[in-house]
Amino acid sequence: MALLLRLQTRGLTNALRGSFRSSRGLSTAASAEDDLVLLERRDSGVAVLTLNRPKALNALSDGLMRALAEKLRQVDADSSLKAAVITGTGKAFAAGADIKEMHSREGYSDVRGENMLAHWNSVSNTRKPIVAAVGGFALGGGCELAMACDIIIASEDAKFGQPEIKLGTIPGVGGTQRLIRAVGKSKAMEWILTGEMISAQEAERAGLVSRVVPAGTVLEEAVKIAEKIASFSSPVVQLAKECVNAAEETSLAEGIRFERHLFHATWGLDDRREGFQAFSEKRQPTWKHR
Ligand SMILES: C/C=C/C(=O)SCCNC(=O)CCNC(=O)[C@H](O)C(C)(C)COP(=O)(O)OP(=O)(O)OC[C@H]1O[C@@H](n2cnc3c(N)ncnc32)[C@H](O)[C@@H]1OP(=O)(O)O
Repeated sequence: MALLLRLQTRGLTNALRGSFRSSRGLSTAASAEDDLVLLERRDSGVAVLTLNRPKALNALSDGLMRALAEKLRQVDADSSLKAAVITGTGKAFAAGADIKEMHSREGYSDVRGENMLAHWNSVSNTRKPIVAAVGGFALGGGCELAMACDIIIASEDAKFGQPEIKLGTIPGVGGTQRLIRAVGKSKAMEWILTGEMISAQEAERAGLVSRVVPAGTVLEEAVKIAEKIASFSSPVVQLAKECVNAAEETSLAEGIRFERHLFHATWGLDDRREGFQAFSEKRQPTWKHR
């Protein structure tokens, strides 16, 4: 059974009512910023991180993104956790960065001075794999957050898009760079330059999402995938993630060299030895995660 560590008391029931999952477990007190992202630890080694501003369609305020960064830091540091799922609540995964908060900033020197949105990098800097469970709106920064994860599972009612053009700005946390890599230039251009919403089905056809699942099951399906990943050797999973991500930033020849180094590096792990040994002995491996 899953062990649930809930880092809040207030708002839990409301947050999860009408969301993509049911609640189980215990609660402890937490700060207001903790309330913005709920961390649930499961016995399977999967952490479920729930974005929790349903009234604002999970608009990704600075506070929420700082809370998410802190929770992801905890996931990376906790050896009992092997993978994470990020999900939304109610009608949205996330309807973008917080427009009202950003509107309060005045001028280039303000936003340049504070390096607005720089802390969003924490998602792509997380070493353990992250599955995005997207139901409802994933727009602007919400779509970018999903793309910063490693795998996107979409509910059939999910809607993706980069509508920043309608606000007189452009994507600012990876949208122009990750979308083209996911779906190619023509579609990325069309989606970014028109700002139109994309259905889950079209997103799957284009290669943005890995799988579309029936409404109401997206968290469950994403957790199943994360649990499958968590059942393998954690350091090996992390090496595989690092290699796949390197492909987006290197030439083929350099990428293959990098892969060969990390492949050789698995020979330094007990788990590589155990995996090969278990195969020879026709049994399931027992991973030590080292
Ligand atoms: C670098 C990154 C940049 C960005 O991400 S820029 C933002 C990109 N995102 C968008 O432009 C989407 C903005 N939101 C919408 O267009 C609409 O919402 C939806 C189509 C997603 C949904 O429409 P509906 O179902 O009619 O809901 P509702 O009444 O508009 O929203 C409910 C409450 O949520 C607040 N909200 C929605 N999105 C944001 C947001 N991105 N930032 C701040 N607040 C947001 C609204 O204002 C409202 O709140 P209240 O009830 O107090 O008026």
